[in-house]
Amino acid sequence: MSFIVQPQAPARPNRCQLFGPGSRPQIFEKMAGSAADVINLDLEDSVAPGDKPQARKNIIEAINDIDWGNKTLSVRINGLDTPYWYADVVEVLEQAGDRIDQIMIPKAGNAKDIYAVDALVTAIEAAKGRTKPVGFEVIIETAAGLAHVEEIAASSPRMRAMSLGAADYAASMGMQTTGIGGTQANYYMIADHDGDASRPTYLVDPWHSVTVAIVAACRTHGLLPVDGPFGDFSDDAGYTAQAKRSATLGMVGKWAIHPKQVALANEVFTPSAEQVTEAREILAAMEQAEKDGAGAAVYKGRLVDLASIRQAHVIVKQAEMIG
Ligand SMILES: CCC(=O)SCCNC(=O)CCNC(=O)[C@H](O)C(C)(C)COP(=O)(O)OP(=O)(O)OC[C@H]1O[C@@H](n2cnc3c(N)ncnc32)[C@H](O)[C@@H]1OP(=O)(O)O
Ligand SMILES: O=CC(=O)O
Ligand SMILES: [Mg+2]
Repeated sequence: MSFIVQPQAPARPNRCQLFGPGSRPQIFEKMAGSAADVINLDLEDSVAPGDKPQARKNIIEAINDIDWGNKTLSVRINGLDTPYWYADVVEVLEQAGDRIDQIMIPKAGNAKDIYAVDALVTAIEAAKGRTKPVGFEVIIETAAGLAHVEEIAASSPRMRAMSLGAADYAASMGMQTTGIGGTQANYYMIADHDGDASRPTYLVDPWHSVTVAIVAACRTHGLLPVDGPFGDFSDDAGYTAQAKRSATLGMVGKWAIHPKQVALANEVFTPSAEQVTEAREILAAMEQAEKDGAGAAVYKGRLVDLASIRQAHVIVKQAEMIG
């Protein structure tokens, strides 16, 4: 471990973030009644430009009037390249009560973007006497966002979480796809030619490198790394496969853009009973090893050592937090 100890991410469940357009207030109660840990009321890309003013009003009313239980409640504002974002922040924070937990900043390109929103939010909080500081979550979904991912993660004490936005990321990077996340049929390897006419192909994960970059930036600065949308909500197996890859790489949750995806995310990002049992058994094996004066032990025929304790703690702590 470096002399600088890795900070802890916020200790809250973040397995699923359910999105809904701010222009569709009919679904807000359904969102509140869902099993999602986080709710994202959207003012950005799911809201047509002419609907933005009404969507702000809907969201303010919903924050004030709906019982959101113990969910984390977040509002996605418009990007800093639009004429909408400042009014999103001002109207929501001047008129909505303390129930709002976070603002989500899309298309974050560098630390200055976050600084600008922070300055505005700080001024409103002071002017209005808001006592609960609003947290930030950001979306990494542009080439600049990826290039500056670490400075964005370190940009403000308000930072809580960072998501991968596969749709805008693909567009910004010039990727040849209209799919939102998941398998991309043209991204594959082919077996070496060895005279075999039917050479097997292997699909590869085009989201791997940006996912790892986000996880590393988040873990370095104590934020929650989250996988973003999976557009084909009729493909449960595709969603689950994407979520499992993200969970394996260290992400803590995934967005749902349709209510049927909530249960899929919760299933993947809740450690299974088998995983928890195994983690506890590893901790017990290492406790015994310590008593025996050993740093390493054998568990089910494989090596476990002090690093295994840290790995097992990840799973046990996650399970305990979720309850
Ligand atoms: C891709 C880049 C991004 O930025 S993603 C984030 C921004 N996008 C969004 O917020 C879109 C969120 N999703 C939606 O607007 C809708 O789910 C879309 C995809 C349009 C589908 O809506 P719809 O055709 O009504 O679906 P459906 O008939 O299958 O609905 C079944 C029941 O579920 C409800 N529902 C729908 N969406 C939500 C939601 N987001 N949260 C909670 N409930 C939702 C519907 O009202 C319907 O309910 P009921 O069975 O009639 O009672
Ligand atoms: O905002 C999300 C995305 O995928 O773009
Ligand atoms: Mg986007």
